[in-house]
Amino acid sequence: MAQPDYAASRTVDFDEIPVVDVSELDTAVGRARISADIMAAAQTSGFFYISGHGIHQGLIDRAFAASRDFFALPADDKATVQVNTDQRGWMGQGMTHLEGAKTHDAKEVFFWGWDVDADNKDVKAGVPMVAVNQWPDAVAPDLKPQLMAYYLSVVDMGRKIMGALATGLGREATFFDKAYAAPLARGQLVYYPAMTEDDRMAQRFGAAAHSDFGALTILKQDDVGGLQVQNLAGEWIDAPPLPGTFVCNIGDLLERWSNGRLVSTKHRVLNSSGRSRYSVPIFFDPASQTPIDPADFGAVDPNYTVVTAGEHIAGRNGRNFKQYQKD
Ligand SMILES: O=C(O)CCC(=O)C(=O)O
Ligand SMILES: [Fe+2]
Repeated sequence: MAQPDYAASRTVDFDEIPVVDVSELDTAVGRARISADIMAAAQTSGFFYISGHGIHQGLIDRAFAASRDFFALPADDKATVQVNTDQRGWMGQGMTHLEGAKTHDAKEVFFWGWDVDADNKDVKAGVPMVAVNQWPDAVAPDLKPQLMAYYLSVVDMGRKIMGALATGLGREATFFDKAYAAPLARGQLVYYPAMTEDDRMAQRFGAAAHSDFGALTILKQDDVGGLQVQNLAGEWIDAPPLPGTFVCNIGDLLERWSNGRLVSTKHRVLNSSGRSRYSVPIFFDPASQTPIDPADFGAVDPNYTVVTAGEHIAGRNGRNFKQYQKD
């Protein structure tokens, strides 16, 4: 199905979304160069690809296979882990209506996060967004082991990227370590069915235009394509899948934390390929009670006051997903 008029875009210029090779992030010299490259992107388009990340393709392939198997299950099976107001579990189509969008998104999602049990002190204390995962062990026993193996490697890499951003923002490379010891790091499996005629009539997107709520998004997309990013001129450009890379982008929480120095950019997904599309974003957010204090990075813009990470994200969830809304 051709791209409809309401979603016109053009192919990306690679100076707008650069590819940064992060293979030398463990050395001081490498980190200085990579930090400069990442900062240049984070302060302009807010988007960059990373290559040389060292995450094994096998881990990625197994996470995507587990995702396909899960979404292919009958709705009754998926509903055994129906999404709750801790934002854990399966959310069927029609439940995401992003702020400012004409209609709901076409996507289906499985949400999970940092894996804690019911005895965890933050769970017991009701700290925002810290919750027990809902794993569909009875109907998809492979999902938890495949996703957690993948997730923990992305978390490792995420910590290194945050180190590079810390030095770029004038702090020690270890600045974010405490906040990311047991991060929120929200994971999502996303399934975008092939666009239908109904979707086209409703001007529906797989995911309507939005900026991400958290700090840093680390996204793996399959080979289908459909991610579009709004550039500085306000045009929509395609961010196609590039083999061996992840797409990273700055979210609203880090824009706020950095006094707007790092930019959180609008993006959207349109799956006009005629095929199913799958992606796995990890929203790499700090621990819930982390104060997001713009004073950490210099002069304070009065637009940005101090909030905690968990409060900020919980607030955005409440405004964008049906499970939080009373009819
Ligand atoms: O699936 C994608 O390529 C992007 C997903 C996305 O933007 C999101 O879930 O916030
Ligand atoms: Fe997003």
